[in-house]
Amino acid sequence: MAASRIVAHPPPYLHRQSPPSDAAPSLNLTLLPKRYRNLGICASLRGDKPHSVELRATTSDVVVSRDLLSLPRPLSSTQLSASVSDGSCLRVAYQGVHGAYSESAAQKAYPNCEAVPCEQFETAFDAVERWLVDRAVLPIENSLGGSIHRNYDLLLRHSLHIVGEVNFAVCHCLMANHGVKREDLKRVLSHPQALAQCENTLTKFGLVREAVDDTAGAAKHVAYHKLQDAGAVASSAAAKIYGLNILDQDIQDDSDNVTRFLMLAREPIIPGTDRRFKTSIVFSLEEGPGILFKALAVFALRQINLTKVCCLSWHHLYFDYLFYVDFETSMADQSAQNALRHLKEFATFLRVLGSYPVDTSSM
Ligand SMILES: O=C(O)C(=O)C[C@]1(C(=O)O)C=C[C@@H](O)C=C1
Repeated sequence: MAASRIVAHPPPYLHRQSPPSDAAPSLNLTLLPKRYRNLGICASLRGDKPHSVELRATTSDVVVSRDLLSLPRPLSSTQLSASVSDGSCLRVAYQGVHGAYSESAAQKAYPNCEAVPCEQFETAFDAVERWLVDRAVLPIENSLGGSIHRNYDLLLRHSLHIVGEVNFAVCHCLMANHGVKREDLKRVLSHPQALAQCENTLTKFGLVREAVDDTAGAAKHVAYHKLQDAGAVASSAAAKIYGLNILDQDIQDDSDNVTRFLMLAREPIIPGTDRRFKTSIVFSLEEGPGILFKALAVFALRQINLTKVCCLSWHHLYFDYLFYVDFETSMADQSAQNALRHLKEFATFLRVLGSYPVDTSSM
């Protein structure tokens, strides 16, 4: 397939510079649905976010309106649950270009969503915070590579909430332009996590590794520049999109290569007890003998199962270490609330990152 296909239809790509400035927004009434214009809306702006736009119709306006039937109808709970479960109304930001694993994870979480590619994770977070999109997808750990520390930092630096998780089976392919054989390759491009997941295979092939922003971006680069000495490690979907030939399939060092992605939103979801929920928290502790033992005991005492404990250093004036813990209990459960109240007695900092349904789907 010709590389020109890529140029002809570039995906809409969010750049870090693209979100609007913080300057006070102006409201263009012609953009409002016609029914509002008929009523002669008084619009006032509070703050800089679309949700704080206040719309008021004066009583006299309403009396003269002959178009009451076209007033907005309240959403029914059926409509709400439909759009949430299939994601048809959602715009989901991911880091990378069309064909990245993060895009597939977004589509697994919200099957009919509009996935929006972003240059960097920061851009994806900004896009949610500035109401350009509804969700961001973040890879957080991999069964071969472990925790992605940089992305844990992002969770802390921003105030988005975890509203879901997705476990995604990652199957890497080695790909190159048509006519290029594996013996012709000297180097291979991919995301650092993907290169690490294929470490043994790539060493065996004697290929020099070059890190780029995402796996699909690597495939796109190889295709666009018609490289003859370089291949890419990416998904079979990326090979198809960018017209590359798959030289080897399933080249990850372990066939069970699973990446866990988090779905992030501006607002938390209301935790339930109707299905399995997980809660993610981050906290710091004062120094002292047995203090971590004491912290983890608040969960053990209440039979709360921990699914993850991760300790990262944090260069801050007051404390050096942060503990990220996932436990398999909903925040709607009294035992979880009691455990966190107990933890707060001696934690120097505690934040609930989100309480969300466990991904129980098969991969
Ligand atoms: O580069 C991509 O395609 C991504 O979606 C990123 C990413 C990651 O950051 O871990 C996602 C899944 C794989 O583990 C490899 C790369």
